[in-house]
Amino acid sequence: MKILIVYDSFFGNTEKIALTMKKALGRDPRVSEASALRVGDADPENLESLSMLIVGSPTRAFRPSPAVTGFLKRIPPKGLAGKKAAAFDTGISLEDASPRFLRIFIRLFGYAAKPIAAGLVKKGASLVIAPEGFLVQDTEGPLKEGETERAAQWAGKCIGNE
Ligand SMILES: Cc1cc2nc3c(=O)[nH]c(=O)nc-3n(C[C@H](O)[C@H](O)[C@H](O)COP(=O)(O)O)c2cc1C
Repeated sequence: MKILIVYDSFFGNTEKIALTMKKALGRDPRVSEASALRVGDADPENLESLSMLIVGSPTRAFRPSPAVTGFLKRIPPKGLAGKKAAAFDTGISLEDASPRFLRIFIRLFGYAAKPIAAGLVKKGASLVIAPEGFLVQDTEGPLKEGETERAAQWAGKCIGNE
């Protein structure tokens, strides 16, 4: 199984999650190759050899970053047909969001992983797991305690480990 993780990251938190996933996946004997690329280094038109594509983004104004949205858009129609996929984001928890009105918007508009998942499905992929979010303590991080461990577990679930 060849797996690529494509991610964006402004302050390094999403990168930390992506690299943790790569490490966890790379240890599994069923995975022949696990790699992680910053979204700017990934070619959306050259994904044929993959079994699974995992895409992650920091949540920015309730959406994926423009670079991640652009990457998904540039994948050719049906470019992910027959491929497995999963989506994740990083963001601030409802409880930690301030000012208070931001919580209302988060409730209404959510986080980046769902639209990423929708973008992957639109290009023909089948999701192996529900979109997942990982939490930072504040805008620039750090990640909340336990989130890298949770990321490793989630990556395991992507390939069928419980
Ligand atoms: C301009 C901007 C907009 C943001 N919008 C959201 C948001 O809508 N929801 C949220 O949970 N976090 C939001 N955040 C916090 C980011 O999600 C956080 O910076 C990100 O998870 C950090 O990941 P990174 O280090 O990989 O960039 C925003 C941060 C910035 C700077």
